[in-house]
Amino acid sequence: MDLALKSSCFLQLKKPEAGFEACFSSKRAIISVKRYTPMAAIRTTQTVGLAETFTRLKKEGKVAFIPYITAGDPDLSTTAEALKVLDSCGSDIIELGVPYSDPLADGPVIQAASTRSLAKGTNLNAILSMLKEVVPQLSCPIALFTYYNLILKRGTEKFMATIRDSGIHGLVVPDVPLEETETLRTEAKKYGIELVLLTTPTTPTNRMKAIVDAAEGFVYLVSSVGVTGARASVSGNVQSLLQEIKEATTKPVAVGFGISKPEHVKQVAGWGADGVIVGSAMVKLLGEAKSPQEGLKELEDFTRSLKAALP
Ligand SMILES: O=P(O)(O)OC[C@@H](O)[C@@H](O)c1c[nH]c2ccccc12
Repeated sequence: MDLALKSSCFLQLKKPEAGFEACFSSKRAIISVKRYTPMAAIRTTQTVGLAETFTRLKKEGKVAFIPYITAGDPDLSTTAEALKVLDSCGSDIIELGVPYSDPLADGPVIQAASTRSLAKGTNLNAILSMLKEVVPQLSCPIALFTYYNLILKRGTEKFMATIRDSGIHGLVVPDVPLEETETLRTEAKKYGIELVLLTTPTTPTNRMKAIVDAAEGFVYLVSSVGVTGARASVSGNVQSLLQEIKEATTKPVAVGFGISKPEHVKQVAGWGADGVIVGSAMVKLLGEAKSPQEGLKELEDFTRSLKAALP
């Protein structure tokens, strides 16, 4: 299903105006203190950032495994446990989605998860408070996933400072117009947040180059047109898209959309991806299980099966 939106954003897949991508992790728990200007705030973090994670993985000849889950579905305490499960099963970066009332880039599974989460009263403050408790227990970094409106509502600088204080390393904003990424990235950089950008199969080459140049952390290659959601197979043109992007940048590239089986993971890694992103299949397990405990168990088994398919 193609998504034609008025706003000039990567979601306008017919004529993509902008792109956004996702971000990433490390396995080693390192206590490091970083200073950020202009507000000389100190962030003590137990994990290194997204780009550093990819550098480490590359040296180890590994491909990053990046799950996505929606915060607050089925509830925030289960999200906290899910983050620990995903981390302990070897996730290299975790994408954590902030539920939104109008998730235009999302398919039915993640839309339903957002609706359930919002109905439970989940909001950004509650998510960030949970992260403050959980992030110090994780060895892989978190990339927060949010629609642009939630940033604008809070104010970009305040948003970046707040998420930094919660221990977040990366940020994915799928619907911000490419022209506005400059402001977003400048503010993100001030607080040590890596803004990941997305490119799609229909992004014109010159635009793709602008996106990969501006991307921090890594480049998110959306594998197929349409919205998020598990697919029977991964589009074969991902291989040539990866090649084209890698000719334009040395930054790591992770592939998402539709990946939901070990064979998909193996295939995408074999095509040269530096990372593989799995969302809807994870969200479905957690959100539709008979109980949170059962959802967490299924999440663990599923994650291990996917991780085992990666080099
Ligand atoms: O759900 P999928 O098909 O596995 O794709 C990953 C995706 O869920 C995650 O990266 C994501 C969730 N919401 C998004 C919106 C736009 C781009 C990406 C996303």
